[in-house]
Amino acid sequence: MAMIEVRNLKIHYPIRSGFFNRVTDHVLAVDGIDFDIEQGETYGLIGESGSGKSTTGKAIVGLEPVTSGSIMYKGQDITKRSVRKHMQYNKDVQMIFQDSLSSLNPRKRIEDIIAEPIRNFQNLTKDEERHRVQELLDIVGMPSDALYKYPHEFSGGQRQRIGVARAMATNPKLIVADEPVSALDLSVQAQVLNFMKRIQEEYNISYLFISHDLGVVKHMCKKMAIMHRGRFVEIGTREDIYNHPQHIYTKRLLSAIPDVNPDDREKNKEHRREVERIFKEEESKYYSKEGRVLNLQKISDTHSVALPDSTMKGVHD
Ligand SMILES: Nc1ncnc2c1ncn2[C@@H]1O[C@H](COP(=O)(O)OP(=O)(O)OP(=O)(O)O)[C@@H](O)[C@H]1O
Repeated sequence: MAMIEVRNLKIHYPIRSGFFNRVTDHVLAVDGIDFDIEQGETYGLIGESGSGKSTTGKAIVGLEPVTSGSIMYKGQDITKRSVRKHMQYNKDVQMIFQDSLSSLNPRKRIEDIIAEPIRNFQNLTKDEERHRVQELLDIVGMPSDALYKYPHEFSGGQRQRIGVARAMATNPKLIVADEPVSALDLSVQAQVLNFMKRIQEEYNISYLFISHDLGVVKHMCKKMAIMHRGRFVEIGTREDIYNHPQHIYTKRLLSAIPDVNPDDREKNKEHRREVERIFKEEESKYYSKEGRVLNLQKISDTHSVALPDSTMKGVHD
């Protein structure tokens, strides 16, 4: 049994309009997705802005009510508030955000920011609490005098570390990381990712890693889902997605990975234009008349793709 099992999850928001403010339609932010997160592994959720990634992440930490479907944790459906409360689910599952400056309270000192989740779940003396906060700062590689400072006194990369220290405070089993490095410079991104990997190995933490950038998640995730319009267009292992992508949307995201090597830039620009042309030409085949992503079809044990039936014949993985 996987640690988290998401089944046919749907999150729809009503759109109200007209004089009577009636519900006239729905935004299908998440529209029927299934995936598992294994203990100690990183699952990647990748897609453009508006594809439903954050909504999915928030539902997993219990911050977003779901329309239907289930999220199973230790055999219980945590979409129900009473179950979350009973299991102390918020202790086991934490979230870190992209913008640490707005997610860390600017008026609180680092000591209080990191201690907050501890206070919610443990009854420690002042000394024990300070000791634990110092230990957490140490885990994320921050000096202990950080205790007395405020968030604005740190760089973006340091603030992300503080965000991780706070998330680690309750010894969580799963951390939902929503674009944790998108606001950082490339060199700092690598540092934060490496250190997230290191604490994962040390503490056997699982991550749900949310990103719009397939370049960033490449070395973080063994398994991943590519999300578009609230559904999955393709799921697979790192090898499946990066070396054998099948859906045109995945191919387009792959071609958008920024070039590290300046020599390849011209060639890749050309490749991007070609992928974009094919995307425009073939898009309608890969979506229903209403623009909905087609159902996933299994093409190997690990790899499923939302392909039109006619394309299936030529696929050998
Ligand atoms: N509370 C809400 N009410 C109505 N619509 C919403 C609400 N929250 C999200 N949406 C819509 O649901 C869709 C998915 O949003 P979501 O934030 O999950 O996407 P995302 O892939 O995480 O994008 P981003 O990276 O920009 O956050 C979007 O169309 C968004 O406008």
